[in-house]
Amino acid sequence: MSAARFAVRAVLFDLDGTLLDTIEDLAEASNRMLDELGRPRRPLAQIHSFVGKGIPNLVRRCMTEDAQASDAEVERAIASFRRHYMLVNGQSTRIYPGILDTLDAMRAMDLQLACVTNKAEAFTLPLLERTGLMPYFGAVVSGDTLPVKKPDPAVLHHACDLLGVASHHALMIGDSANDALAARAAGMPVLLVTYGYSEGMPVDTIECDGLLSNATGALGRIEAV
Ligand SMILES: O=C(O)COP(=O)(O)O
Ligand SMILES: [Mg+2]
Repeated sequence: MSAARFAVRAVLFDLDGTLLDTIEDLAEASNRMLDELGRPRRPLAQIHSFVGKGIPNLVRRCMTEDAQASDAEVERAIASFRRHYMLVNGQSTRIYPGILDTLDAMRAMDLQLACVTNKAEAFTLPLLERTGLMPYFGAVVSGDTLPVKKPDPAVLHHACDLLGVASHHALMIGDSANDALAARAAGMPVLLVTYGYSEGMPVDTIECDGLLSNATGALGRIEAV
């Protein structure tokens, strides 16, 4: 028996861990920042578990996990990270398998597409340009576009407003509980990819409408209305 199809006019995509494998660049910028501040480097797997709630949260965790840092030190660390990430952003980033086929197929179905990420806009826009993904999206909502980030549903509603589509006609595709909770609160279905970053949480323990080992699996779950 095949799973129910969602009647949609728009699909909202998460960025880090869903469209793009950005972990090496995030880890490189984190470790250059830790070097600069005289702190020990951290393994990639640990940094992986810190990604999902935006750069300030990633940097705070790099500075305070099993360590002490004042708010002023964390602020300095965020500024340092941003400087280093500006230089390495996109350097080792890869588009995940199946993404281009999925985006092309959705475009051919006349679906409106948006990217909704917790990554700050200064890093999101150059990355979408460098990877050639920008032309697919009618709207991009970044981690600092509004005063709130995912899991707050306001960012998903904002993306739908920009696309001119009602939230109940949108589907979210993400990789973490931040995406799933935001989608639930916004009243839209959500599919999670199993290859992304889910803050150290097994992705199959996150409540959602289905898991995708490759984004192309979403095509069998939707019909354009
Ligand atoms: O910047 C992050 O921490 C995560 O970004 P994402 O929302 O695109 O996964
Ligand atoms: Mg993500």
